[in-house]
Amino acid sequence: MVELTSTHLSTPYIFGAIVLLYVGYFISQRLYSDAQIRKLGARAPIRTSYLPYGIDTAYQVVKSAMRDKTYDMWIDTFEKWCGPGRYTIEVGVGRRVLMTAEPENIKAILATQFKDYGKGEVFRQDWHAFLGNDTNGDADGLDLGIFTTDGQLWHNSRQLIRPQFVKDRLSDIDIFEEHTQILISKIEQSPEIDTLDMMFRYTLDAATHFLLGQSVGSLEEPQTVFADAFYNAQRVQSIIARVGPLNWLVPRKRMGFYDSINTINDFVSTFIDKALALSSQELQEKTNHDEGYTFLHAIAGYTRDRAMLRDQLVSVLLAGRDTTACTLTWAIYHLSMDASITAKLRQEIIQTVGLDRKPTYEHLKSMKYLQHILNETLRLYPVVPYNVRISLKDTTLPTGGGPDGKQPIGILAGTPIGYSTLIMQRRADLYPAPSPSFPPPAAFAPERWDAWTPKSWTYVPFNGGPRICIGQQFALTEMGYTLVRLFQRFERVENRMPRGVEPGLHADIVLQPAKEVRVAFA
Ligand code: HEM
Repeated sequence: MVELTSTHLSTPYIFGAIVLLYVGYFISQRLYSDAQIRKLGARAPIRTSYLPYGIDTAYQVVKSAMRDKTYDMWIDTFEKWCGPGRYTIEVGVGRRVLMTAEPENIKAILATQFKDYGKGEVFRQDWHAFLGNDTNGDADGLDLGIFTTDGQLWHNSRQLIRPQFVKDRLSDIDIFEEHTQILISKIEQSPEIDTLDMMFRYTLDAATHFLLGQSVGSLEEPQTVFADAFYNAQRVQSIIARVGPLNWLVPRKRMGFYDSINTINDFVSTFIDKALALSSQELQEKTNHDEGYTFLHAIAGYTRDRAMLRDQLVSVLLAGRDTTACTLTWAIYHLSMDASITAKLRQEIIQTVGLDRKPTYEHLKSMKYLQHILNETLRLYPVVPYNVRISLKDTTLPTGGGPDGKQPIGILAGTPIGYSTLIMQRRADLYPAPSPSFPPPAAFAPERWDAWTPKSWTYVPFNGGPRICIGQQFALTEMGYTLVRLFQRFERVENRMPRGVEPGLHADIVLQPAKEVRVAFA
């Protein structure tokens, strides 16, 4: 009896039993969740993984990202695993994840089923150190910024910030004017520029001026402590966001992440302290006067919670800075590639506002060709190219499932749904057939907007639904103003990239050129 027991409990047996139990548990869990999904709806095509936990799929995703080939990778994946015309797929990387570039599904996630989907806990944790700093010391772990929150907390942020973006403020134009003049003088001094670098500095200066009332001056003084810290925090944050569940491996401390965040906090705190030293009445007076208006003073009039103020300021800075810098860079790249577009834009500028006067809001709104250039840029380069939402409950996606790809897809609570406006907005099947008045969708052609309006939900660079970009009008004004001022001063912009080299698509958090866009203004 003693002998028997010891044989049965020897290490290999115990190990074998554990493996069997694990495999049995894994299979039964899988069958159970498959059954639950089927109760809700159909399945989308599945990209098979041949290694456990989808290691081969994850490897392909990371490899493509490192080579700036994410877009090509997804196009190949849809084609290989879904067949023609289908743009929703399931990929397993340890769990079920979906990716979609289907307008109906994007509309559901962002608008019609808004309450079923959110940013989710993982996203919040990944971004917590940067955007949810809890500096009020209550250590409740709550993020307060608009970017990472869901539900009531998000709603509170949106309510707080929204009024600051509804008005066409003359003070915004003054800020753009001040910084475009510095930009122009920098360009005048440079025979050739790295466009993205210049635009990053310009939009950081304008954004800090708008938010805090004082610019960090990075155009004039390239090595500013704040600009470097902000750059580094974003760099590490984008690695954290990209490696997903493995992000605990990112050596945040060694990469200076926390130091950078402390620098950002110290900098922002100085301004918050000054704002909080003012009485409610003084804040009100500052906010009522258009001149000298700052975003910080306006929101400090509603809340004196330091953590809330800090999180909103950093969130809006993050949301508003790279987005406009990248879009301006893509637009300037295309203007440098086609002198006829620049000439036509300049003609419109001359007719509407002349070569010297500062453009007003009315001028900018009446300049159709300028708007078409920005629309066309955001069509080919929607600046948030890949995004993700988590299902907050058991639900569905309206289309992409079943053999015909038209059935609703069953989605269990906690499933990440990736969606790509970049892939969707480049889908030729969503456009009219090319004709003399409608150039092929892959071409950069602002004229296509003369007599064409995209079908609903096929063009959403600012997203849509309740969480639509709150800074959309501000961004369009800033970018329009910048282009008008640049092309009042300069007649043309020449491309100085090596012949035949294309910028490539580098998809970090925002979509930026993978190569330097070198140009010369003349
Ligand atoms: C070309 C310019 C811009 C584009 C294409 C753009 C696009 C977007 C997109 C796609 C989102 C949704 C992100 C998500 O929910 O996951 C978003 C959100 C947001 N954007 Fe923009 N954005 C631009 C410029 C700006 C500017 C200049 C500001 C502020 C000054 C700004 C402030 C925000 C804020 C605060 C949110 C969060 C809104 C919320 O969650 O309710 N954006 N933007």
